[in-house]
Amino acid sequence: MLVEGLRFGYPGREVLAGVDLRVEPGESVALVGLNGCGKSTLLRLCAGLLRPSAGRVLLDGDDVARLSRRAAARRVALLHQSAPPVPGMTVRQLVRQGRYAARGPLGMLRDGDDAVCARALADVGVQDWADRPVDDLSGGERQRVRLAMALAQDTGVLLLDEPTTYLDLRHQLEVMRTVVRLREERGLTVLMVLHDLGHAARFADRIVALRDGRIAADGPPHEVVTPRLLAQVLGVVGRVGRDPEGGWPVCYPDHPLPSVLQNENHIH
Ligand SMILES: Nc1ncnc2c1ncn2[C@@H]1O[C@H](COP(=O)(O)OP(=O)(O)OP(=O)(O)O)[C@@H](O)[C@H]1O
Repeated sequence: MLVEGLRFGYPGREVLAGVDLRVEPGESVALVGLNGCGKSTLLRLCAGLLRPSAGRVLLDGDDVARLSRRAAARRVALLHQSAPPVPGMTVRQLVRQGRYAARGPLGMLRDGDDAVCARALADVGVQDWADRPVDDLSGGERQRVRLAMALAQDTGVLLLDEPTTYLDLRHQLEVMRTVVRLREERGLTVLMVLHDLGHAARFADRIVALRDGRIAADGPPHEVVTPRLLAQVLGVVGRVGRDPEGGWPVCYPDHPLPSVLQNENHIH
């Protein structure tokens, strides 16, 4: 996936001011940055759900903004931060919605759709809930079902917007390990928004930090995760160490940096 010179704004508010990013096939990239810096907006542009004011997102050489919704959804799946509740729908029915892009013109499910859905439910370990109404699930349970729905799209590119939101620590680790496993087993390309820099440092191949509508840092975790990144991109003062066994960077955030100081720093 190639993002070239991407610019986007909502009325009266510029959000992305020229983003360039290449995610190689089979690579997993964590996107980090302060609330409101444009991470979700970037994912929505990558999924073809928003149109850029300039620049483009190429999927296998094709501009995603020029693909139909259905064609885009065959190539890229987006796990939203929140999805509107659908009263009365069961988990299985919701996950089957993930197959809409693969359906025929009359909306008929094709051979194999049930198998893909069953696999998606099993991938996130929610197969036993297939007949439960989604309304009855807890926030964390619903989040895992949403991930299954995105996996049911069976795309090569997976965009995850805060996939561990609402999850307890155990399930955060399960989801992150599932993402790593799927990337390894199926060669998925993953771009995920993570607020937990610890997860980003441990589970992603690369970390990309957004600030002021541009990419402020981009590289492997051991290069990018530094006290400078904590201060200039995430607005906190802290230390960075190493996991004694795994070697990945571990952050020890201490206190928020006064925003006036953060604004004085420039990472470029
Ligand atoms: N539909 C919208 N209309 C107008 N402004 C919007 C809309 N959606 C988002 N914004 C604004 O655009 C900016 C970027 O929002 P976005 O959701 O991409 O940020 P984010 O980095 O994902 O934030 P968070 O970490 O809080 O999820 C924010 O200032 C937000 O208020």
